[in-house]
Amino acid sequence: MTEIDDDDVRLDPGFADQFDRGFRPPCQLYLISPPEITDAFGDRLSAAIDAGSVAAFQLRLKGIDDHAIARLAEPLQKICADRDVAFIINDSIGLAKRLGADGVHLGQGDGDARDARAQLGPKVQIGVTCHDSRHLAMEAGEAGADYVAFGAFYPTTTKDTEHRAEPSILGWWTTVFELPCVAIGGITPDNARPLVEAGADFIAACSAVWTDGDGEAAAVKKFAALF
Ligand SMILES: Cc1ncc(COP(=O)(O)OP(=O)(O)O)c(N)n1
Ligand SMILES: Cc1nc(C(=O)O)sc1CCOP(=O)(O)O
Ligand SMILES: [Mg+2]
Repeated sequence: MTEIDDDDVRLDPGFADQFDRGFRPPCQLYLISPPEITDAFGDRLSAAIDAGSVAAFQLRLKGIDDHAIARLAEPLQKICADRDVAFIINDSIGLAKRLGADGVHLGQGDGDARDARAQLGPKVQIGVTCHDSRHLAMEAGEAGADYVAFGAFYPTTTKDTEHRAEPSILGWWTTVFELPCVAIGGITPDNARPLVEAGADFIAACSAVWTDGDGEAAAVKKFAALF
């Protein structure tokens, strides 16, 4: 695809012909795992999911090898399957395939959505980080992604972020395309409302859930009250 200026986006991507917002299900929560977990994390994940409105859980662990991630993943994958929550692996198409995960989340340096589709087949969900770029999001849609992720919307200590997104990108995306969008980055129950109102299909949250002083179930309920 030819590089285009993000301020001069042409609304002719070819993969979507929807030009009205149409029906979209209510916003739901997309949980991101804490950066480090132990075997005891399963109880916390169960409690968070059982609090309601959780559509997906992403296992996002950095600095440990795939074998260690696979060992930690197994019970968490079962918890998600038992509750009909999508189990998403971050970064690695190969690990998602090995585990039979419901999906893989790819950053801009993590591989290509077309390659992921070829390797994982039609049923596996493929998400792509698009930062604050309409261009990247349209490219991801053309490449067959199942969702696009915009962020970071707010400052976060979970990850060093170089891009800042505005709620208007969610409004633009959901007005033009049917493909679901995820909002991520520093999102808490106290600052999520503009993102929900702008049209986010999913709110992705890590620290706001796992470090809430009232516990993860209470945090999930606070988010769910906004949906
Ligand atoms: C839902 C969701 N959106 C964005 C990201 C960020 O992915 P990436 O840019 O690859 O950065 P890392 O998470 O790998 O540090 C994500 N993981 N999930
Ligand atoms: C993993 C990740 N990706 C981001 C992006 O902007 O692409 S922000 C982020 C961190 C999300 O964690 P928290 O909810 O604690 O801010
Ligand atoms: Mg990544």
